[in-house]
Amino acid sequence: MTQAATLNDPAAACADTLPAGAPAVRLQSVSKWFDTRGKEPLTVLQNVSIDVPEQSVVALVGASGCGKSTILNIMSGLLTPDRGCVFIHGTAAADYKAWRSVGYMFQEDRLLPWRTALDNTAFGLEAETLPRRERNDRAMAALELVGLAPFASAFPHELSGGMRSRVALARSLVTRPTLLLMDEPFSKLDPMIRSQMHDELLRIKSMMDMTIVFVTHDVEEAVVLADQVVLLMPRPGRVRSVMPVPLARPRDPNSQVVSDEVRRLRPLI
Ligand SMILES: Nc1ncnc2c1ncn2[C@@H]1O[C@H](COP(=O)(O)OP(=O)(O)OP(=O)(O)O)[C@@H](O)[C@H]1O
Repeated sequence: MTQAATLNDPAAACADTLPAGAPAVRLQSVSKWFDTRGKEPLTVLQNVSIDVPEQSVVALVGASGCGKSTILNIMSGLLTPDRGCVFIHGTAAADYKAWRSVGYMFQEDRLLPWRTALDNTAFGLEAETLPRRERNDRAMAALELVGLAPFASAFPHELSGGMRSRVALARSLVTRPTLLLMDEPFSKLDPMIRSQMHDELLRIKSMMDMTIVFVTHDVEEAVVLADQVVLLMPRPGRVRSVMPVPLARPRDPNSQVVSDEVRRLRPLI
């Protein structure tokens, strides 16, 4: 039994592994609070349980401050919960060894201005002991995947917002993740480029065995991309509902079915 995720609740214990057929991610009764310099701790998540099926695309939506990024940080191993259990591909997070198979695309692109697109992409591999040549080959393959190989030697200031976003995506794909976490990844892009990025992401997903969890405030983005929408209540974040998006793919954002689904979900979100 693993105790690491339950430090503040020693009576509770998490299983080491889940049975076969486990989801890509399971949060089980997860709570998280933050210290607030002497005041009452701030409870950000309360008893959150979420299953993310393997190979699915799941959208997290909810009011600002309800803990969506905190959930991604917990799923990525950057944070541990104060209560509850986390499983990645069926293994307790505390025992999970393959964190490099979890990609994380942050809200800001976080590109290093003094590095080329290729070197920014290769940054995702720096924790690994790979020969420089192989690192570069893999980074170039990731740039090819996002259609940016011709700009490999460009610096961030020489790239448009959409191109920078592609580099950030390439960097999060360079480790060939089986789980990709994305925090409002395309929110700063204009609608046309955002729509192109949606197509790219789904095209890439179809080529890789990958599960995607992303945060969005955009109902249309959730409808176009997601198999399931997890709606969170305002702080402390709790799951209000899990709504399937029952539309066939590909989903044309300009189609009637997508607009109907957006109209159906908008009042619920
Ligand atoms: N390290 C931290 N220390 C203290 N408080 C934190 C910390 N990280 C997050 N918080 C607080 O936790 C709450 C949830 O933050 P989080 O970023 O997860 O929300 P969110 O739903 O992603 O918000 P948004 O939609 O605005 O990005 C916020 O009130 C935030 O101020």
